[in-house]
Amino acid sequence: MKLEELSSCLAAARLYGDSGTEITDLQVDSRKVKPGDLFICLPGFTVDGHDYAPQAAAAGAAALVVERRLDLELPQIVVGDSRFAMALLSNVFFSSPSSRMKMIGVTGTNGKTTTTYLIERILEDHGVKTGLIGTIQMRYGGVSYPMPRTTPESLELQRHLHDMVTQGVESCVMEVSSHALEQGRVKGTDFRTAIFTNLTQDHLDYHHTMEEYRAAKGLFFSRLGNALSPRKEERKYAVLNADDEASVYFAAQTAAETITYGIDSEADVRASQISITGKGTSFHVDTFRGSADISLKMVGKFNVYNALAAVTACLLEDISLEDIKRSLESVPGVSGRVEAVEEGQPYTVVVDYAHTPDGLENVLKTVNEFAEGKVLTVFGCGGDRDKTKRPLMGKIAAKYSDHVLVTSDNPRTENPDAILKDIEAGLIEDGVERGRYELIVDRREAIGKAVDMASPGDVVLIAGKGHETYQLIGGAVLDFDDRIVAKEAIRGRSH
Ligand SMILES: CC(=O)N[C@H]1[C@@H](OP(=O)(O)OP(=O)(O)OC[C@H]2O[C@@H](n3ccc(=O)[nH]c3=O)[C@H](O)[C@@H]2O)O[C@H](CO)[C@@H](O)[C@@H]1O[C@H](C)C(=O)N[C@@H](C)C(=O)N[C@H](CCC(=O)O)C(=O)O
Ligand SMILES: Nc1ncnc2c1ncn2[C@@H]1O[C@H](COP(=O)(O)OP(=O)(O)OP(=O)(O)O)[C@@H](O)[C@H]1O
Ligand SMILES: N[C@H](CCC[C@H](N)C(=O)O)C(=O)O
Ligand SMILES: [Mg+2]
Repeated sequence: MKLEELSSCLAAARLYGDSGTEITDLQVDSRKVKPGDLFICLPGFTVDGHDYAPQAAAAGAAALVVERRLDLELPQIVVGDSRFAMALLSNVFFSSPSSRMKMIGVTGTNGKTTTTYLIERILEDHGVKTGLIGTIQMRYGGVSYPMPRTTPESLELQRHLHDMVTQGVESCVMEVSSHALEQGRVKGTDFRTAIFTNLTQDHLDYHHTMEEYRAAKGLFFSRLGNALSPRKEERKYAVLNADDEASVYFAAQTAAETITYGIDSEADVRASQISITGKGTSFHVDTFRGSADISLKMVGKFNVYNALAAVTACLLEDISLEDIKRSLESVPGVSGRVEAVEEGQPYTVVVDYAHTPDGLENVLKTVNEFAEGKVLTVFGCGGDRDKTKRPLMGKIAAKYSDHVLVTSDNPRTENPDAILKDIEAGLIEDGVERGRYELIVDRREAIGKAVDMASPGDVVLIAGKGHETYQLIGGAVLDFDDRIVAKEAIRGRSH
């Protein structure tokens, strides 16, 4: 594609140099540049991509996207914000792939991965070739790609959406994180349906206040229908959780049709008669396309919300409630979400991805419903992430557990002991006796201790890492899978 054609999607961009330059690919990392590429200089959070333009030029870059003109003999597109420009350029370069599929996006603090998995299953069962993008993986066409983040950078996103279209994928369901919205990673992506799960505290290191965090999520709804879409006539839907007060704010922001789901409040899709056991969850649902009784294999009231979001989005895809019910009932669960570790032991061990105060409270309420004995909780908080959630999670863990083992969860560049102390501050503030909790920095040791303490009928909850197969300590990525470590602990138990 010619540089001129590419840059024409940016009305205010200034193009210097030969506008007829042929661009063969786009890159944001100088280390990946090949001859003919357009190198986009991003002013990063840690380093400035503009500083790597000479390396990109040396590697054969044909042109640059910059926020300030650089002293280099290369054509340059000067833009106000290169991250936002990248999203629009990538969309054009890859021929607006999102407008050639039905895009369903899910945002919210908790439940995004679970909801996308449910929707993927329903669509696939209905014969719709579906792509999935989110925390655990990106998968389409029978191939799974590892994901370093929940929502890819716009360039990577558009590249994969383009591949999906090429492979005949008809629908793509993806998680849209607040970081992604704020950084414009999905700008230019044409969503048909935008789903909101819930808004509770997380990521205040990045968004600073709950208002800013809500505003970032709001971008998903305010932009809905504004993307560069050749399908202007297509209807757009905002699927909102009526039981979460932030939905009122999102409904006011969107030009799309609003459809609600909920349990406690009036809603277009509403669940009642919820029954939760250790084996699953059943409920009755009334919708704008009939009613049904659904039995999920997944436990927890929060999974009723995830299922309702999936029901609503799939009814809007004209799939019958009967077919949706059949698919939902067949889902065994999502990797690392309330996943039982079974080694034939007389006590229950559950691995879960709860890593926010609300997520932890929900999963603890759920395990308390089926625990016959004590609840022993192993958890930690990530380093280089929201510090204010640490004492809150400590308080919640103590409130709903008989014994708490505070440990490490990806300390990253922080001192692991200091993170444990931040969590302990919440326990001390609530006057939790020292005998009811312990700080064990080594996660393997903490899991081993919890398993050793369990008596028949007890539940050991290991929260925070779910499907993760690593522990991030300093700059190192160490192999670590809670499920494997728990199995080893159960098998190796001393009594
Ligand atoms: C805060 C944040 O989102 N940071 C993202 C951002 O990093 P950055 O701006 O700091 O990048 P940088 O390292 O400063 O580099 C700037 C530029 O120089 C370039 N560079 C750098 C070195 C070099 O030799 N050559 C070169 O060209 C880089 O490719 C980049 O284009 O851009 C990077 C490249 O796209 C991302 O990998 C990185 O995500 C980091 C790893 C991250 O941890 N993000 C988390 C917070 C995140 O996004 N999480 C959300 C939410 C999760 C949830 O659902 O809860 C997610 O969507 O995953
Ligand atoms: N609807 C929900 N409401 C509250 N908590 C939930 C909900 N769904 C799941 N959870 C809890 O949150 C954890 C994470 O769930 P899930 O992975 O589906 O969320 P996510 O939004 O994708 O998370 P992330 O932000 O890390 O991508 C689960 O393990 C569970 O404990
Ligand atoms: N998407 C979340 C995942 C947190 C998972 C937890 N294990 C941690 O590392 O804090 C984040 O990047 O904040
Ligand atoms: Mg997720």
